[in-house]
Amino acid sequence: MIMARALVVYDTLKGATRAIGELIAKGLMDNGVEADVKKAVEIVKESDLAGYDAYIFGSATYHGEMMSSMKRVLFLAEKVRLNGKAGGAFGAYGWSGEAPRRIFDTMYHILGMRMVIEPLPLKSPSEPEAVKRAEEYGRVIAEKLTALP
Ligand SMILES: Cc1cc2nc3c(=O)[nH]c(=O)nc-3n(C[C@H](O)[C@H](O)[C@H](O)COP(=O)(O)O)c2cc1C
Repeated sequence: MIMARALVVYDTLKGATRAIGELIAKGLMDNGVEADVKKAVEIVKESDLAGYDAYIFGSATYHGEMMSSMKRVLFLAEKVRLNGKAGGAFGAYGWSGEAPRRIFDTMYHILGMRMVIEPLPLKSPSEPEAVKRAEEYGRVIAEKLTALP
């Protein structure tokens, strides 16, 4: 059987959003989906985004916004045909946490993706409950990918 493939792309300043992305990837891999995890700066050309069944994008929230390299990834993604692909969005935050929802909305409205799960903003990603929720996020996406039509 060919395994489904997912790409997790994150941007972070202090590492919390990377930690969430890695936990989501673990949830995917534990449930039969191949997952690559990349920092937004590693995504430089259209082909870096090609060939996956699911895309999960994440950014920390700073000053009410997603970080600029995630904005750049979304502009790049507009040039790649991602419509109909499965999507999710996540990010660490302190109090308002706008970034995951903004990313999610852009993936839905501009990229035309099939957003299979609501965004995941997490406040303290090292706490056991948050770890569980992030892995669960990956598991749910894996189930959507491997479910029979
Ligand atoms: C200068 C500064 C501005 C911030 N602005 C926001 C904000 O507008 N809303 C929010 O929810 N959190 C805000 N935060 C908190 C960060 O989102 C939080 O620390 C998060 O865990 C950082 O994630 P990272 O480790 O992935 O960079 C801000 C933090 C700093 C240092």
